Amino acid sequence: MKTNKLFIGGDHAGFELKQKFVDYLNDKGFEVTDHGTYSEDSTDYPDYAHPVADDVAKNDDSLGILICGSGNGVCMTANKHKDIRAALCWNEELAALARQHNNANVICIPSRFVEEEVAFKMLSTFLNTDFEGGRHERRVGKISC
Ligand SMILES: O=C(CO)[C@H](O)[C@H](O)[C@H](O)COP(=O)(O)O
Repeated sequence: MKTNKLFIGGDHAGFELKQKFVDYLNDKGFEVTDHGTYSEDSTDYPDYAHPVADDVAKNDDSLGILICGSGNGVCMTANKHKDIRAALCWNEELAALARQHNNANVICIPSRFVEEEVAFKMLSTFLNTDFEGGRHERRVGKISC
C-alpha cells in the first residue's frame, strides 16, 4: 500500500522528533495531519494517540505515526481502537515486518531509545513496505475479538 495520507502525534517526549518528521514528510509531498503536541511542555500521550488512531481508522489506506518516550503508551492507546494495528518498532527490520506480516497501520516509535537516524529509516521503511497477504491475511483476520 502506498499512501499519501498520514496522521502523526506524540507527547512531549516525542515532540522534537515529530517536528522533524512533519518537516521531512511535508517536503516529500505527503498530506500530513499533525495532532500535536506542539511544544515540549509535559503532557499526556493518550491525548494525541486517540485522535491519530481515530483518523487512521476512518480513512482507508492512511497510516499513522505515533511517538512517545518508550513508545508503549501511544501503542497501548492506539490499539484500543477498532481496525487499528499499532506496532512498537525500534529498528528497520521490525518496521518492515510490521507492514509485511501484520499489516500495521500505525508505527509507534520510542524516541528516548532510538537514534534519530534509525527513526527516520524506520519511518521510510514503514511507508514504503507493503503487506504480504497470503498466510498473514488469515492471522491478521484473527486479531480482532
Ligand atoms: O508512554 C510512555 C511510557 O509508557 C511514554 O514513554 C511517555 O513519553 C513517558 O511516560 C513520559 O515520561 P515523563 O517522565 O513524564 O517525561
